[in-house]
Amino acid sequence: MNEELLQLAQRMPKAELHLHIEGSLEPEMVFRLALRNGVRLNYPNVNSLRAAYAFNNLQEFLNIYYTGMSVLLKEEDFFDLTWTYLTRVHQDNVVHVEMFFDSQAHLERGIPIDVQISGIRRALQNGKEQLGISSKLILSFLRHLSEEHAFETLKLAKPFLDQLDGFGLDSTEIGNPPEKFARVFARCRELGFKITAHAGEEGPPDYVYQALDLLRVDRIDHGNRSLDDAVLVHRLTDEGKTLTVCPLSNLKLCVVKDMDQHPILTMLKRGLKATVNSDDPAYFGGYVNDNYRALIEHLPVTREDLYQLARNSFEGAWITEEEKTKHLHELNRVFAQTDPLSTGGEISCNRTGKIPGGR
Ligand code: HPA
Ligand SMILES: [Zn+2]
Repeated sequence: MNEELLQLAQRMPKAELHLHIEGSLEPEMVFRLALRNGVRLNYPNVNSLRAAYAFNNLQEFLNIYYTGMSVLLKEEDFFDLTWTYLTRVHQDNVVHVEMFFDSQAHLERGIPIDVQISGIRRALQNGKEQLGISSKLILSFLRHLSEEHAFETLKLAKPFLDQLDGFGLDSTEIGNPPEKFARVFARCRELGFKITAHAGEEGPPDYVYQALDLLRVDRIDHGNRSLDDAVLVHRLTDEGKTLTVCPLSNLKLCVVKDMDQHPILTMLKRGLKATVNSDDPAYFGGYVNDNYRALIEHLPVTREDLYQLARNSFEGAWITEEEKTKHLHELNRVFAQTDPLSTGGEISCNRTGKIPGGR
């Protein structure tokens, strides 16, 4: 195992673009919030809850995930959840995050949308002021519910649209293709929002085509199954679409059999703009740097691959060109500083994609 690469992965600045904030709810916090809110849990203790985190597929995970979030009732619960995540990933040198929240799951439990958004937003504001982490907030529609339900949610979100940055699509993929939501995403686009959708996690390449053609997404979440279709890979590379890949999630949900079979390096070789993300870190065994570590431990990851992955995270973020340039400058600085062949020369702000140090 390469200690130097592990340190570099830890140290390099990065953006996380695929994070369900409810998926950062650690078992300890589930129990703390249950006590605070008087919620009865079906598990006697933290260890028994953690022991239940063994999944054969996406649906088995989702069943526990929706149960876990039942302790989130008040504005301060959403604040604590989000603030805890931000302080945790600050240690991983995450400098920008674009997070999902599953508004409909909370609405179904009777939690008003303003409670959800204001708790999350207050923590994001603190994250900017106290940790220097910038952020975007994405309301993700649940695809196992109807398009009508999504439209109703959009209506409820209307007074808070200035606090949202985009819309996503998650939950049970197979049997709930993107086409089911074509009209509601057309409306979101008309309103000027960015769009992303989970596609090709378990579902076929056709769902990725639908996300591109019918939802007109700005990026694809997961997208693993795109590799089954060479024409689709060309299309994604031609259009420069970012894929928000989640290695530990893929392992835990049996999307890949072993980490040494993870396709992320193949994605990079084929020119796909893959990024590394944690998805639901409390459930899948780690935060973003744990995902980098798993890749380094199991695949022949190079320094150039790390650079490309971090670079892709900024290129795929919904931030301004100036912000991208600033982040890439810092990324280049870290790589130049840690280049074993470098004599420590001038660091240019390169936007060419070439790794500083020149190898
Ligand atoms: O990985 C995921 N896939 C689909 N829906 C989800 N909701 C939380 N995590 C996920
Ligand atoms: Zn996800």
